[in-house]
Amino acid sequence: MSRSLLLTPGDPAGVGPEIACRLASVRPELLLVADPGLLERNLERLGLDCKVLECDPEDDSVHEPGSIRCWPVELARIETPGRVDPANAGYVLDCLGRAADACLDGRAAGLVTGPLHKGVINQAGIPFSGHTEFLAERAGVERVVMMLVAGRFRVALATTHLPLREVPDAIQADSLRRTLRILDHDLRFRFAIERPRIAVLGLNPHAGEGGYLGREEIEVIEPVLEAERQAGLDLIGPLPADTAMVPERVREFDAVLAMYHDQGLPVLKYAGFGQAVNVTLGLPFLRTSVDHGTALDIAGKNRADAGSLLAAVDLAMQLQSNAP
Ligand SMILES: NC(=O)C1=CN([C@@H]2O[C@H](COP(=O)(O)OP(=O)(O)OC[C@H]3O[C@@H](n4cnc5c(N)ncnc54)[C@H](O)[C@@H]3O)[C@@H](O)[C@H]2O)C=CC1
Ligand SMILES: NCC(=O)COP(=O)(O)O
Repeated sequence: MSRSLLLTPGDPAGVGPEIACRLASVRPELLLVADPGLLERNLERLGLDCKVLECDPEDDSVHEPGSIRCWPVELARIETPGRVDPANAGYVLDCLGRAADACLDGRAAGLVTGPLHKGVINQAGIPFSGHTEFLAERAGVERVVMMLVAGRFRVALATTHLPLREVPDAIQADSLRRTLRILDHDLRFRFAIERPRIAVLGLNPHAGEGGYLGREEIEVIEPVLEAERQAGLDLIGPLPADTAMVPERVREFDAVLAMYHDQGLPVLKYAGFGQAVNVTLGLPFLRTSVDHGTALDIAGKNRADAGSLLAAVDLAMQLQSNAP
């Protein structure tokens, strides 16, 4: 049997465990990193007649029909669907940390993550911004890039989970240059795009309107784009963000680089919510994730759509087969 694709279901009170169970029951390549009892309770709620088989990434036992495979990690407290509990924050990060380590040392083929709740982890006293930042730190990588993918529409971010007030100061020449290099590299070598055409958005309305609505485009973004074009990257911009992603135009690009989270992601999610995938570029291993959060309002009600998780698993398999 080939190395497993690990799946961390995320917060035990969210929709992650139920969509993970639904998918793992039909996708034998998945090894869930989770509490076995949590999975059994979800299988029962879903009415799925499926056993939970405990194993670890080194275990090459063949998947048994009618079962899901679980690398066990113990919950601190039994979950209540829809109600996040700070007592389980350590469990969520333990699942993620173990999975990342198994990818880093080659025991696993890659990682697909379900949704966790950033707020409750901080509430537990653990500073936490997101999977992206956590995995970068665990891997010892200074810079990674978050990119969401909906079919051929791809939106990457120059900054990730930052208060809006801090965004302009975070857009510096060196970080922007490194973001562009990672994006270009991973589009070529993970996504097999020969010469990626990347549209870069401005930060200010109308990309600064020639300096009358902000100077970041003139002082930071344009000089970086010019230097990177000289280095061989195919870059367009800085473009006004309000018109760069209209459907006819966005088809010309292999990816759009937005300057901040809520500049790029609402457009991508409007186009593909429920089917889109979050990919971390620049990591030494493959990581994809769902496009949605914990959806506490519908957790435990068997109403969650597993479309984005399925797309995340499929994309991980595709990227794995593209690897040189
Ligand atoms: N990959 C991850 O770990 C992500 C985690 N989050 C976290 O999730 C928490 C809640 O975030 P929200 O902004 O409320 O977004 P959310 O995505 O959890 O919910 C927004 C709306 O979409 C619906 N929805 C979400 N996923 C669905 C699914 N699979 N099927 C059907 N309907 C679905 C929800 O019911 C809700 O009405 C936050 O703590 C946030 O940080 C948010 C995005 C990604
Ligand atoms: N909006 C995307 C998001 O919040 C997911 O972030 P991450 O947990 O994958 O870093």
